[in-house]
This record gives sequence, structure tokens and C-alpha cells, in this order.
Amino acid sequence: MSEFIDIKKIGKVYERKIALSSLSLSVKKGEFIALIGPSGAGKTTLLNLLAATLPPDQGEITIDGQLLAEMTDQKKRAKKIGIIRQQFDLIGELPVIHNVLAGKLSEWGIMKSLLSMFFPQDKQDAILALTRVGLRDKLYERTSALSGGEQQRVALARLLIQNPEIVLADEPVASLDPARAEDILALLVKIASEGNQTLIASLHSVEYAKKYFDRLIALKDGYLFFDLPASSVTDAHIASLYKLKEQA
Ligand SMILES: Nc1ncnc2c1ncn2[C@@H]1O[C@H](COP(=O)(O)OP(=O)(O)OP(=O)(O)O)[C@@H](O)[C@H]1O
Repeated sequence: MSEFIDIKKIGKVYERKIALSSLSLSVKKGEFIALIGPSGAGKTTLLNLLAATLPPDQGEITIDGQLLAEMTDQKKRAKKIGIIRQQFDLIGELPVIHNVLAGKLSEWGIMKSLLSMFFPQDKQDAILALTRVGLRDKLYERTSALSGGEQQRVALARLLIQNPEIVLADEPVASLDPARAEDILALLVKIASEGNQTLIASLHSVEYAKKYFDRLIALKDGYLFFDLPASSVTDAHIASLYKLKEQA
């Protein structure tokens, strides 16, 4: 495995709050990384910087040898990086098929995108993706009529359609009950592993992080707290990561 993502001394400040402070990391192609750490540690900020939806105040990110800040071609960037969020980012009023095909929007020209609103284009691809996530029969259902777990599956089907090299997931299972959360996480990991993708996901569950990921990166107050293979993370590491200040 070669260095694929290189994060060099990135920093991000919101008003007066330091969200990330001089963070450096590198990621190899195909790694499965869980970002853990207490609320406000900077996990979402890091994922948004990697998705290029937020610019860093300091430092730079290189992906596959190219500066992320210079990857301005939407279409090329969407083939490199995709993000799935806790809120799923789906349009509830639209049928499932349209939300799945949204994974193609950066690839399609404006005419094809508009046409697809009325006559879904590349329908076969959407059917295949929905079949893989177990929702073949929901193709034309209104998305908001689906349960939270099913909606997260729709978001996974959209990701399958986009098929980026790097999958970022921001607390992908936080809003689901434990059984559905594990189900979705296992599916996300399966999809990423079958697609030889690099996966970086923020998670509140340390148990799932250790079970499904190779490497755990812990952030605390915008700093790197530890970066270890999942099998080396001990209860003592976790206790000190989540320890409240007054207990220090
Ligand atoms: N848009 C914003 N404006 C001001 N401060 C922000 C903004 N977004 C995040 N922050 C602050 O930056 C810090 C890092 O936030 P971030 O959302 O990255 O943490 P997180 O680790 O993802 O937290 P959580 O686990 O609660 O989602 C927090 O203190 C947060 O309050």
C-alpha cells in the first residue's frame, strides 16, 4: 500500500474556537480508518476538510499526489471523494430512485440531469445499487416514507452509484438503534471493501470502531490524541480519551 492521502499541518479556526490544530496524518490506499473522540474533538471538521467542503486555514491536503485545493473539477473530485452524512442528505419528497441517481449528477451534464428528473436515466444502475442494499422493491417509493435505516441504505446506494475511491462517512449510524446501526455499518464496510475503497468514518461507538476498522485515529480538542492499529487500542487509551477535564 502506498501513501494516498497526506494531511500536512492542517488547522481550522471557527471565530475564536480552534477546531483543528496543526494536524498531520497520512493514509494508505485501502485503509479503513475510524475517527473517534469526544464531542467537539474536530472529527466532522476533518471530514469536511477532506471532502473539500471546507477550506483549511493552515496546511494542505494531498490526495494521490494532487493538492486537494487544486482539485476544482467537480466531476474528477466526485470520482475521488464521496461523503455520507448522518442526516443522509436525501430529498425526502422525491422517489428513492432520484436520490440514488443523484450519485451520478456530477458525472452527467445539465441536460441529462434535468431529463432524469422526469425520466430516470441509467435506471438499471439504480436498480442494481438498490438490490445490493436490499431495497429493490422501494425504487419508486417516496424517500421520506422510508425508515431511518432504509434511508441510510438509500444513501449507501447513492454512494455505490458515485463509486468514489475515498469514502468519508460522518457518524453514519448515529441516528439508528443499535441493531440497525451495526447492520448499516457492516454494509458500509462490505461495500467499501468490495469496491477496494479507502474508508474514513467518524464514530461514537468505540466497540464498532474496533470491530470494523483497521486503524483508530483519536482526536481530542482539535489535536491528535492517538493513532493506533485497532488491535492495539486498550481500555486505558479509551478511558483517557473520553475522560472529562475535571477528572484529569
Ligand atoms: N460552523 C461552526 N462555527 C463555530 N464553531 C464550530 C462550527 N463547526 C464546529 N465548530 C466547533 O469546532 C469544534 C469541532 O467541531 P466538530 O463538529 O468538528 O467536532 P466533532 O468531533 O465532529 O463533534 P461531534 O462528535 O459532536 O459531532 C467544536 O468545538 C465546535 O463547537
